[in-house]
Amino acid sequence: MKQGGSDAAKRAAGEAAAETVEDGDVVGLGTGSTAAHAIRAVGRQVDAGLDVVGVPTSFQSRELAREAGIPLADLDAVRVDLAIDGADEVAGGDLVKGGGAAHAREKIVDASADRFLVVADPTKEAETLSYPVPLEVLPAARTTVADSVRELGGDPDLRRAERKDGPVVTDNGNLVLDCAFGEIADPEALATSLSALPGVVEHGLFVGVADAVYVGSEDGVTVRDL
Ligand SMILES: O=C[C@H](O)[C@H](O)[C@H](O)COP(=O)(O)O
Repeated sequence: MKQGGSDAAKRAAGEAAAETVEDGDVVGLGTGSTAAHAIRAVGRQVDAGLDVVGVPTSFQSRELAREAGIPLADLDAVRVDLAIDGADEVAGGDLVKGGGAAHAREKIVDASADRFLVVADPTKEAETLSYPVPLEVLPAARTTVADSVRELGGDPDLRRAERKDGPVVTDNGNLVLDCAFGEIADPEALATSLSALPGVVEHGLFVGVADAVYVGSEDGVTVRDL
């Protein structure tokens, strides 16, 4: 994932988005270093008496939410009012996500929310998406999906684990292909093509899902409503 942004910028975005959480909300809790600031801020609001329930998008966000004292629910038991989640790249309202391999669960939670707020630092913003698109794939489909990605003009790369020999294995037990397509002129068309590939569990293109983008900086936060 893009790591250039400062922690202060990420914190500003995450905390500003968390301020919009209202009493009684069911909140989708995103994954990554920017969403983590929002989760901690929601935890502080819970400490102060706010009545909210969180729906985590990954093992990591569940752990963080537990530490922060946020009561949790599974997505099949609730309806999400507001989701707050990071992104690896943002162009207009379109996103690439999945730098932490959490995009499959993130998309379920973010897309189901009444309102989805993206939290980012300025290094994530781009004119056109070009960040490699992560595909979560069933292990048995790795080579066939990689072949199909090449036919679509992409360059697939199996994501390798750090501090473990072999590939990254997602929270769902699958593998990740990071697929570079260069500049993505038509994200919606690419998203449709990727969704159609047998064995692709989910891809990291989030097109038309976000409702607002909170971009933090050392000086404050810019909110772009979509
Ligand atoms: O799978 C991970 C997620 O999509 C993250 O939200 C994304 O990678 C952004 O993470 P960060 O805020 O750490 O840059």
